[in-house]
Amino acid sequence: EEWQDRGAAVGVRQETGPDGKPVTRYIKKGVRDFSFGQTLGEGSYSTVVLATDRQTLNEYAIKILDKRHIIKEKKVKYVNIEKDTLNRLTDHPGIVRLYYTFQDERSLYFVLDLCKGGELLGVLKRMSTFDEECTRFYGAQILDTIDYMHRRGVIHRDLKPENILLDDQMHTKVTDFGTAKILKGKRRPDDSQNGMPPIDTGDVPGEERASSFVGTAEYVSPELLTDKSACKASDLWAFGCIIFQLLAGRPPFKAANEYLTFQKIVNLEYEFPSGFPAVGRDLVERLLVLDPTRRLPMEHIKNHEFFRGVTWGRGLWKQKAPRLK
Ligand SMILES: Nc1ncnc2c1ncn2[C@@H]1O[C@H](COP(=O)(O)OP(=O)(O)OP(=O)(O)O)[C@@H](O)[C@H]1O
Ligand SMILES: O=C(O)[C@@H]1CCC(=O)N(CCc2ccc(Cl)cc2)[C@H]1c1ccccc1Cl
Repeated sequence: EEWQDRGAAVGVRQETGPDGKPVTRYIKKGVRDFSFGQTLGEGSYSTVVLATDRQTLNEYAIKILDKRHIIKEKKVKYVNIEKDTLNRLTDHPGIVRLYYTFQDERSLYFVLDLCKGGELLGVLKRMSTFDEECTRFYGAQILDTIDYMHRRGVIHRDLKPENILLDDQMHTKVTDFGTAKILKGKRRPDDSQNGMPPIDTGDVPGEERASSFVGTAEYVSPELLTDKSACKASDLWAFGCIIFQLLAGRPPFKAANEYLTFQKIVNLEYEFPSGFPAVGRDLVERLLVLDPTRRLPMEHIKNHEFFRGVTWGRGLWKQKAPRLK
């Protein structure tokens, strides 16, 4: 009873131990350890508030979920999925980091990286379109992050410019993992001897496809609409839509309502605006392919002419973001 009043609770923090394996640290973090500031935004089941850790003065975004509302809306499953996927994706600069979770009698709290740059969608709307250099930089960061997620056996399933946030260096941070899918796939005989994490190829037959409908109309893949299942390539379809949208200023499939949008997707009905760069067009045409098995695979996308000159891996994240013009 006593701890509930103080709002102090055991905060769980996932870290990578000295042996490279994930270790769970139990840190007593609670509401009292933070001073809460302005509201950064509202979701359907959440409020995100700016908060400062009283001890370290570090700033965070704390996502607060009302338990009664979550239960009423039957979203408990999503809360657990978001926590489990974020706890699995702890070691990449392109993912919004989850530092602690705690609760009090009324709410659940997720202490997250603060993304002061807001949503990529907002920046795109202000710019109307990105030039090739900016699209290459932001596209490369998003792709590097998708590659990391997939290697860790996670399919995001709802990638879109609203779910790509920007930090104070204008580097991307993917968020919103409540509708992600964790592939159980068995571990391949891993090459962890050389320190590489075991790659989860999701190669258990049938396991690499996930069912249960999710996603946002404009970015939903055709396979999700035709046989209700998503796979890693579904995230690459969404990636193709995002590259198109950065260069064109609008998503490829957009109609008056969701049903008409879905029709355009399954019929691959979209047009490039005049002036769309040819190299970008070639990349998009190899991603927006109806058959997921014929979509350009990750390594080929990285080697595509559009990304010529990009240094993949950690170097990509040390670069200064190009000035948006
Ligand atoms: N880490 C963060 N840093 C800064 N702002 C954030 C952060 N996470 C979310 N926000 C902002 O807070 C708002 C609510 O985000 P949240 O993830 O709670 O809901 P949502 O996913 O946007 O909405 P819904 O749950 O309906 O999909 C969003 O507009 C988002 O831009
Ligand atoms: O899984 C965990 O880390 C703990 C385990 C102990 C616990 O009680 N919770 C909260 C479980 C829960 C989930 C949803 C609602 Cl609406 C209410 C309680 C979990 C929790 C605590 C804080 C934030 C999120 C979650 Cl899922």
